[in-house]
Amino acid sequence: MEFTKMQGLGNDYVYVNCLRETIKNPAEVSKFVSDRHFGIGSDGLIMICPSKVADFEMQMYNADGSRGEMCGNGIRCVAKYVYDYGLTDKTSISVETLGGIKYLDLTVEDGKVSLVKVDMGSPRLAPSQIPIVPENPEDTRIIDAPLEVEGKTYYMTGVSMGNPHTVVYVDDVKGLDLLKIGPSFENHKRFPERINTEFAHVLDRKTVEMRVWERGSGETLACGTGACAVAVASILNGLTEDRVTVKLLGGDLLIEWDKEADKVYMTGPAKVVFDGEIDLTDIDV
Ligand SMILES: N[C@@H](CCC[C@H](N)C(=O)O)C(=O)O
Repeated sequence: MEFTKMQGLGNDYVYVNCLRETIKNPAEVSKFVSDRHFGIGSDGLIMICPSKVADFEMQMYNADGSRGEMCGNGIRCVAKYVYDYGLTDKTSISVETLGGIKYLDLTVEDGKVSLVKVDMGSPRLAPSQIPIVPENPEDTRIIDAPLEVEGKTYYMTGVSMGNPHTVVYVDDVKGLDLLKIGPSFENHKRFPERINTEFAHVLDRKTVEMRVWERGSGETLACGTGACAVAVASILNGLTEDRVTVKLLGGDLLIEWDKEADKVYMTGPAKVVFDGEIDLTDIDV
Protein backbone atom coordinates (compact mmCIF):
# COMPACT_ATOMS: atom_id res chain seq x y z
CA MET A 1 0.00 0.00 0.00
CA GLU A 2 1.32 3.42 -0.92
CA PHE A 3 0.78 6.03 1.80
CA THR A 4 1.76 9.49 2.92
CA LYS A 5 2.35 10.28 6.56
CA MET A 6 1.12 13.79 7.36
CA GLN A 7 0.66 15.86 10.49
CA GLY A 8 -1.34 18.83 11.69
CA LEU A 9 0.30 20.25 14.83
CA GLY A 10 1.85 16.84 15.52
CA ASN A 11 -1.49 14.99 15.27
CA ASP A 12 -0.20 12.47 12.73
CA TYR A 13 -2.08 10.07 10.48
CA VAL A 14 -1.26 7.71 7.64
CA TYR A 15 -3.10 9.00 4.54
CA VAL A 16 -4.05 6.67 1.69
CA ASN A 17 -5.31 7.74 -1.72
CA CYS A 18 -8.32 5.42 -2.06
CA LEU A 19 -9.10 6.76 -5.50
CA ARG A 20 -6.20 4.45 -6.37
CA GLU A 21 -5.74 1.99 -3.47
CA THR A 22 -8.30 -0.41 -1.96
CA ILE A 23 -8.31 -1.20 1.76
CA LYS A 24 -10.45 -4.22 2.67
CA ASN A 25 -10.12 -4.03 6.44
CA PRO A 26 -9.45 -0.41 7.48
CA ALA A 27 -9.88 -1.07 11.22
CA GLU A 28 -7.09 -3.68 11.23
CA VAL A 29 -4.90 -1.61 8.89
CA SER A 30 -5.29 1.41 11.19
CA LYS A 31 -4.21 -0.59 14.25
CA PHE A 32 -1.20 -1.97 12.36
CA VAL A 33 0.07 1.23 10.73
CA SER A 34 -0.48 3.29 13.91
CA ASP A 35 1.83 1.10 16.00
CA ARG A 36 4.92 3.21 16.73
CA HIS A 37 7.18 0.14 17.03
CA PHE A 38 5.87 -2.47 14.58
CA GLY A 39 4.04 -0.18 12.12
CA ILE A 40 4.56 3.28 10.60
CA GLY A 41 3.65 5.19 13.76
CA SER A 42 0.58 7.44 13.81
CA ASP A 43 -2.60 8.43 15.66
CA GLY A 44 -4.66 6.53 13.06
CA LEU A 45 -5.50 6.04 9.39
CA ILE A 46 -7.22 8.45 7.00
CA MET A 47 -8.60 7.27 3.66
CA ILE A 48 -9.19 9.83 0.91
CA CYS A 49 -12.08 8.47 -1.16
CA PRO A 50 -14.31 9.56 -4.05
CA SER A 51 -17.62 11.17 -3.05
CA LYS A 52 -21.00 11.51 -4.77
CA VAL A 53 -21.96 14.62 -2.75
CA ALA A 54 -18.66 16.52 -2.30
CA ASP A 55 -15.25 16.85 -3.97
CA PHE A 56 -13.78 14.07 -1.80
CA GLU A 57 -14.71 11.88 1.15
CA MET A 58 -12.57 11.48 4.29
CA GLN A 59 -12.84 8.21 6.22
CA MET A 60 -10.92 8.29 9.50
CA TYR A 61 -9.95 5.52 11.90
CA ASN A 62 -8.38 5.92 15.34
CA ALA A 63 -5.28 4.00 16.43
CA ASP A 64 -7.47 1.36 18.14
CA GLY A 65 -9.34 0.73 14.86
CA SER A 66 -12.53 2.58 15.86
CA ARG A 67 -14.13 5.00 13.42
CA GLY A 68 -14.16 8.76 14.10
CA GLU A 69 -16.92 10.84 12.50
CA MET A 70 -14.68 13.88 12.04
CA CYS A 71 -11.05 14.91 12.39
CA GLY A 72 -10.10 18.58 12.33
CA ASN A 73 -6.35 18.18 11.89
CA GLY A 74 -6.96 15.32 9.45
CA ILE A 75 -9.28 17.27 7.17
CA ARG A 76 -6.68 20.06 6.78
CA CYS A 77 -4.12 17.43 5.73
CA VAL A 78 -6.65 15.92 3.28
CA ALA A 79 -6.92 19.38 1.68
CA LYS A 80 -3.13 19.62 1.40
CA TYR A 81 -2.89 16.08 -0.01
CA VAL A 82 -5.51 16.53 -2.76
CA TYR A 83 -4.01 19.86 -3.87
CA ASP A 84 -0.27 19.11 -3.54
CA TYR A 85 -0.59 15.65 -5.16
CA GLY A 86 -2.63 17.03 -8.08
CA LEU A 87 -6.05 15.46 -7.36
CA THR A 88 -7.59 18.92 -7.69
CA ASP A 89 -6.51 22.42 -8.67
CA LYS A 90 -9.32 24.06 -6.69
CA THR A 91 -8.45 26.16 -3.64
CA SER A 92 -11.98 25.89 -2.21
CA ILE A 93 -13.08 22.30 -1.75
CA SER A 94 -15.78 20.28 -0.01
CA VAL A 95 -15.13 17.07 1.92
CA GLU A 96 -17.77 14.54 2.98
CA THR A 97 -17.34 13.11 6.49
CA LEU A 98 -19.56 11.10 8.85
CA GLY A 99 -19.96 14.42 10.70
CA GLY A 100 -21.38 16.19 7.60
CA ILE A 101 -19.91 17.95 4.55
CA LYS A 102 -17.16 20.45 5.42
CA TYR A 103 -15.99 23.37 3.27
CA LEU A 104 -12.29 24.28 3.17
CA ASP A 105 -10.29 27.25 1.88
CA LEU A 106 -6.67 26.56 1.03
CA THR A 107 -3.78 29.05 1.21
CA VAL A 108 -1.15 28.14 -1.39
CA GLU A 109 2.48 29.30 -1.18
CA ASP A 110 5.09 28.30 -3.78
CA GLY A 111 2.62 25.84 -5.30
CA LYS A 112 1.92 24.01 -2.01
CA VAL A 113 -0.80 24.33 0.61
CA SER A 114 0.52 25.95 3.80
CA LEU A 115 -2.62 26.86 5.73
CA VAL A 116 -6.23 25.67 5.64
CA LYS A 117 -9.38 27.35 6.94
CA VAL A 118 -12.23 24.92 7.58
CA ASP A 119 -15.90 25.73 7.98
CA MET A 120 -16.58 23.16 10.70
CA GLY A 121 -20.35 23.80 10.71
CA SER A 122 -22.54 24.27 13.77
CA PRO A 123 -21.64 22.86 17.15
CA ARG A 124 -24.35 20.53 18.50
CA LEU A 125 -25.16 20.97 22.15
CA ALA A 126 -28.21 18.79 22.84
CA PRO A 127 -27.15 15.91 25.13
CA SER A 128 -28.66 13.28 22.81
CA GLN A 129 -26.72 14.70 19.84
CA ILE A 130 -23.30 14.56 21.54
CA PRO A 131 -24.18 11.98 23.10
CA ILE A 132 -23.95 12.53 26.88
CA VAL A 133 -26.42 11.11 29.38
CA PRO A 134 -27.76 14.20 31.21
CA GLU A 135 -28.22 14.27 34.98
CA ASN A 136 -31.81 15.43 34.45
CA PRO A 137 -33.69 14.17 31.38
CA GLU A 138 -35.00 17.74 30.78
CA ASP A 139 -31.49 19.24 30.39
CA THR A 140 -31.14 20.76 26.92
CA ARG A 141 -27.39 21.48 27.25
CA ILE A 142 -24.52 20.22 29.38
CA ILE A 143 -22.75 23.39 30.51
CA ASP A 144 -20.52 23.46 33.60
CA ALA A 145 -22.25 20.30 34.82
CA PRO A 146 -20.72 18.08 37.54
CA LEU A 147 -19.07 14.79 36.58
CA GLU A 148 -17.59 12.36 39.09
CA VAL A 149 -14.36 10.73 37.90
CA GLU A 150 -12.21 8.58 40.19
CA GLY A 151 -13.74 10.17 43.30
CA LYS A 152 -13.17 13.76 42.13
CA THR A 153 -15.82 16.20 40.87
CA TYR A 154 -15.03 17.88 37.54
CA TYR A 155 -17.28 20.36 35.73
CA MET A 156 -17.88 19.53 32.09
CA THR A 157 -19.31 21.24 29.03
CA GLY A 158 -20.47 18.91 26.26
CA VAL A 159 -20.08 19.78 22.56
CA SER A 160 -20.39 17.73 19.38
CA MET A 161 -18.33 18.94 16.42
CA GLY A 162 -19.63 15.95 14.45
CA ASN A 163 -17.79 13.81 17.02
CA PRO A 164 -18.28 13.83 20.80
CA HIS A 165 -16.33 16.10 23.16
CA THR A 166 -16.40 17.05 26.80
CA VAL A 167 -14.41 20.06 28.01
CA VAL A 168 -13.26 20.34 31.63
CA TYR A 169 -11.40 23.32 33.05
CA VAL A 170 -8.37 22.67 35.26
CA ASP A 171 -5.83 24.95 36.97
CA ASP A 172 -2.74 23.07 35.83
CA VAL A 173 -2.93 21.54 32.35
CA LYS A 174 0.74 20.50 32.25
CA GLY A 175 0.71 18.69 35.60
CA LEU A 176 -2.19 16.33 34.72
CA ASP A 177 -1.58 12.59 34.67
CA LEU A 178 -3.61 11.96 31.51
CA LEU A 179 -2.52 8.32 31.19
CA LYS A 180 -4.27 7.73 34.51
CA ILE A 181 -7.42 9.85 34.22
CA GLY A 182 -7.90 9.93 30.41
CA PRO A 183 -9.31 6.39 30.10
CA SER A 184 -11.70 6.99 33.02
CA PHE A 185 -13.24 9.95 31.15
CA GLU A 186 -13.23 8.14 27.80
CA ASN A 187 -15.11 5.12 29.15
CA HIS A 188 -17.35 6.88 31.71
CA LYS A 189 -20.94 5.61 31.79
CA ARG A 190 -22.31 9.10 30.99
CA PHE A 191 -20.71 8.82 27.49
CA PRO A 192 -22.45 5.98 25.62
CA GLU A 193 -20.21 6.30 22.52
CA ARG A 194 -17.06 7.04 24.58
CA ILE A 195 -15.72 10.60 24.32
CA ASN A 196 -12.81 12.90 23.48
CA THR A 197 -11.87 14.92 26.59
CA GLU A 198 -10.23 18.34 26.50
CA PHE A 199 -8.53 19.58 29.68
CA ALA A 200 -8.45 23.36 29.31
CA HIS A 201 -7.15 26.41 31.12
CA VAL A 202 -8.10 29.95 30.13
CA LEU A 203 -5.04 32.22 29.86
CA ASP A 204 -6.95 35.37 28.88
CA ARG A 205 -10.14 36.28 26.99
CA LYS A 206 -8.50 35.46 23.66
CA THR A 207 -6.31 32.48 24.58
CA VAL A 208 -6.90 29.03 26.02
CA GLU A 209 -4.39 26.22 26.53
CA MET A 210 -5.42 22.58 26.43
CA ARG A 211 -4.39 18.95 26.39
CA VAL A 212 -6.53 16.22 24.93
CA TRP A 213 -7.25 12.59 25.63
CA GLU A 214 -8.72 11.30 22.37
CA ARG A 215 -11.25 8.53 22.09
CA GLY A 216 -9.50 5.60 20.44
CA SER A 217 -6.00 7.13 20.30
CA GLY A 218 -5.13 8.35 23.82
CA GLU A 219 -3.19 11.56 24.36
CA THR A 220 -2.29 13.27 21.07
CA LEU A 221 -0.32 16.47 20.47
CA ALA A 222 -3.40 18.23 19.08
CA CYS A 223 -7.06 17.74 18.22
CA GLY A 224 -8.76 20.10 15.76
CA THR A 225 -12.34 19.21 16.66
CA GLY A 226 -11.24 19.33 20.32
CA ALA A 227 -9.88 22.86 19.90
CA CYS A 228 -13.24 23.90 18.36
CA ALA A 229 -15.08 22.29 21.29
CA VAL A 230 -12.84 24.18 23.75
CA ALA A 231 -13.52 27.50 22.00
CA VAL A 232 -17.29 26.87 21.92
CA ALA A 233 -17.29 25.78 25.60
CA SER A 234 -15.22 28.81 26.65
CA ILE A 235 -17.57 31.18 24.81
CA LEU A 236 -20.68 29.48 26.25
CA ASN A 237 -19.22 29.72 29.77
CA GLY A 238 -18.51 33.45 29.26
CA LEU A 239 -14.74 32.93 29.60
CA THR A 240 -13.54 34.20 26.21
CA GLU A 241 -14.46 36.28 23.19
CA ASP A 242 -15.76 34.64 19.99
CA ARG A 243 -12.29 34.45 18.38
CA VAL A 244 -9.86 32.31 20.35
CA THR A 245 -6.29 31.08 19.95
CA VAL A 246 -6.16 27.54 21.29
CA LYS A 247 -2.69 26.47 22.38
CA LEU A 248 -2.07 22.73 22.08
CA LEU A 249 1.07 20.69 22.77
CA GLY A 250 1.82 20.68 19.01
CA GLY A 251 1.10 24.36 18.33
CA ASP A 252 -1.72 26.88 17.94
CA LEU A 253 -5.08 26.87 16.16
CA LEU A 254 -7.25 29.91 15.52
CA ILE A 255 -10.93 29.17 16.22
CA GLU A 256 -13.80 31.57 15.53
CA TRP A 257 -17.49 31.01 16.28
CA ASP A 258 -19.69 33.20 14.07
CA LYS A 259 -22.76 33.07 16.28
CA GLU A 260 -25.07 34.78 13.77
CA ALA A 261 -24.38 32.16 11.11
CA ASP A 262 -23.81 29.56 13.86
CA LYS A 263 -20.63 28.34 12.23
CA VAL A 264 -17.27 27.47 13.71
CA TYR A 265 -14.12 28.17 11.66
CA MET A 266 -10.75 26.54 12.31
CA THR A 267 -7.52 27.78 10.73
CA GLY A 268 -4.21 25.94 10.96
CA PRO A 269 -1.31 24.28 9.15
CA ALA A 270 -0.91 20.90 7.43
CA LYS A 271 2.40 19.18 6.67
CA VAL A 272 3.76 16.16 4.82
CA VAL A 273 6.20 14.04 6.85
CA PHE A 274 7.13 11.41 4.25
CA ASP A 275 5.80 9.12 1.51
CA GLY A 276 6.26 5.38 1.63
CA GLU A 277 4.89 1.95 0.92
CA ILE A 278 4.14 -0.90 3.29
CA ASP A 279 3.39 -4.61 2.88
CA LEU A 280 -0.11 -5.43 4.23
CA THR A 281 -0.26 -9.06 3.04
CA ASP A 282 -1.00 -10.43 6.52
CA ILE A 283 -3.17 -7.53 7.72
CA ASP A 284 -5.61 -6.43 5.02
CA VAL A 285 -7.57 -9.67 4.61
N1 LIG B 1 -7.58 14.25 16.17
C1 LIG B 1 -8.84 14.53 15.65
C2 LIG B 1 -10.04 13.77 16.11
C3 LIG B 1 -9.95 12.29 15.74
C4 LIG B 1 -11.20 11.47 16.06
C5 LIG B 1 -11.47 11.33 17.53
N2 LIG B 1 -10.45 10.62 18.24
C6 LIG B 1 -12.82 10.60 17.71
O1 LIG B 1 -12.85 9.38 17.90
O2 LIG B 1 -13.84 11.28 17.66
C7 LIG B 1 -9.07 16.00 15.35
O3 LIG B 1 -8.07 16.67 15.01
O4 LIG B 1 -10.20 16.48 15.38
